[in-house]
Amino acid sequence: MLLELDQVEVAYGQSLICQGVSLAVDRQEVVCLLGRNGVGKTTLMRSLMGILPNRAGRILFDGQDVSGLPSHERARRGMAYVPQGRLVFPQLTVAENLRSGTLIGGTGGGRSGFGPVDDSVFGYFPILRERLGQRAGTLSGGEQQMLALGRALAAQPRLLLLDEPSEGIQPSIVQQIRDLIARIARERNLAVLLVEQNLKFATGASTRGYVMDKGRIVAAGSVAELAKDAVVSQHLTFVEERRQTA
Ligand SMILES: Nc1ncnc2c1ncn2[C@@H]1O[C@H](COP(=O)(O)OP(=O)(O)OP(=O)(O)O)[C@@H](O)[C@H]1O
Repeated sequence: MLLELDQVEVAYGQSLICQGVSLAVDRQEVVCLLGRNGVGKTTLMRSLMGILPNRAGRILFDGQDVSGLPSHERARRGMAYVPQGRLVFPQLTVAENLRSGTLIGGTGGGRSGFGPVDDSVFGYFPILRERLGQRAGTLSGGEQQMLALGRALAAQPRLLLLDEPSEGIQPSIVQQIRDLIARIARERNLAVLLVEQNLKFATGASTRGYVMDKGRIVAAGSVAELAKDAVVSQHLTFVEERRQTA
């Protein structure tokens, strides 16, 4: 396994959010983590990336416990994170945002500076090439998500942690992004841990998944099994349906 979580606990002060989470993502595998608002998915992602410490348990990346390592060291080892809400630098141009991705990755030579952006990023997101000189804050939600993905890829990671890439994006682009995630994972030998509330998006992009509720994993299996599972439907709000009826 490329990523293995063993009984991971994460807390904000006294408040224990992730309560013994164990899961695994194999090399080149796209795995989804499903769950309603507030069950602890983002908290878990932040702790995987070293933004929050895990209070107990182990986070193994490529067989080594990275729990004690700072975020930049996890990034250097090949972990990349696209946070919820994308968080591109709004005042910087598309080109500058993409170059910022190379600073932490192998392409920039570690901390010595920015590296060139690998042209293959534009093969997935041709719109970014057209918008290179434009400030990121002026892009649409879908374009910002593509930029956030492109920036993460610029670091040439082995594992991509994606937090709700479908959130706040118009349906036609959602489908495009879902297909791109699956394609990128396949073509670049990337492992992906995809956090989603949108079951349709998650099952379209991934092959296997977990369901989280109140800080614990309550179901696991192939996405086909999960999509049929009554437990899963209890634990998910069907964002897709809500969006369509809204
Ligand atoms: N900085 C914080 N300090 C204290 N509690 C927090 C903080 N951030 C989140 N929480 C709490 O932790 C719990 C889990 O939140 P988290 O954002 O991880 O959930 P989530 O499953 O990712 O939901 P969402 O999809 O809304 O992001 C919630 O009860 C939330 O109120």
